[in-house]
Amino acid sequence: MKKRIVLALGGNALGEDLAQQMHAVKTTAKAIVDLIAEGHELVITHGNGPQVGMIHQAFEAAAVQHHGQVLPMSVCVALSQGYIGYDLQNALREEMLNRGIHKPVTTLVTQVQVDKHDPAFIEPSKPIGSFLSKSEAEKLMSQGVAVREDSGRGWRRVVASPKPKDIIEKESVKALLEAGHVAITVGGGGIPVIAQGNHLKGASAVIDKDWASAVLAEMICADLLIILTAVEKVAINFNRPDQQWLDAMSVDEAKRYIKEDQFAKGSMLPKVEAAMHFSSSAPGRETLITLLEKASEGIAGKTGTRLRNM
Ligand SMILES: Nc1ncnc2c1ncn2[C@@H]1O[C@H](COP(=O)(O)OP(=O)(O)O)[C@@H](O)[C@H]1O
Ligand SMILES: NC(=O)OP(=O)(O)O
Repeated sequence: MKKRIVLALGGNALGEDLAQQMHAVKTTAKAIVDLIAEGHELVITHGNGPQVGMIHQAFEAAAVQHHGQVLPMSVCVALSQGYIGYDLQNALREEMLNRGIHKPVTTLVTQVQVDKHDPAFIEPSKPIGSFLSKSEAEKLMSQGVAVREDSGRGWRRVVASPKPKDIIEKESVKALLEAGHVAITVGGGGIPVIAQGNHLKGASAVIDKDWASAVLAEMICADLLIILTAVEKVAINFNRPDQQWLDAMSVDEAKRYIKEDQFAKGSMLPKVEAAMHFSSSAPGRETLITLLEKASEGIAGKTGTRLRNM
């Protein structure tokens, strides 16, 4: 059955640098076009952690050299949407043409409203950019830059990550879908903005893309949210001898597992929370968490972890 699907691409779908991204989007496009060929209506969203960090760092270095202004983080997110969207829409167009599919692909610069009083603004938590050594991290910390150890993988800069409240361009996304486009939107969680009357002011933050995707999926009345990442299924007792992969999870079970600390903060926890948000927003809505190359099998109910409000 044809479904309206929001497909959130994780870091492994895009790679960590320019060369990796160019290569990764080709594989990613193949998996996405499989779903388009099955007749589903698709909205693609994606992360931007490595890319937004790289853009911010490049402009920071240029600002030091030319005594210029440091680029606001909201503008860095906007640039990351354009750069990643460009690579994705190009790869999707090529893959569709190779299969004789003629469908327009559109990347939408998308703003996401956040609350200026969100406590996340005083506690930066979203890792961005490349991994740093401990001495590089200590140097940045001494300059007042927020830096954290990221899940045993090294040190990274961290920025505020407020919760998405509204997708400003949601009507444009709906119009694109109704006109038969494949829409790429809320890239990097969307450009964070704060409403000041009619003016939307850019905020210094990077929104979690899984949360923004869940809010978007709710607003455009999607049937299914698919969160693609580096694991085929969600586990309890992850990486322990008694690890257990889950085929399905109810919202109540997810709540219980969160209380038991089953999902790592900054990796699986926001995915499960975003899934709970979407799956409980209306009857029949489901979230699937799986690998990019398993998306089609996942929709057919053969793999992945399904989260539904049972
Ligand atoms: N309970 C869990 N079950 C499965 N994976 C988990 C769990 N807890 C943490 N993880 C880790 O979370 C990762 C996904 O988060 P992350 O790498 O941040 O996602 P993204 O694909 O969006 O970049 C998985 O690859 C896995 O290593
Ligand atoms: N914005 C965002 O969530 O990016 P990552 O998925 O790359 O962390």
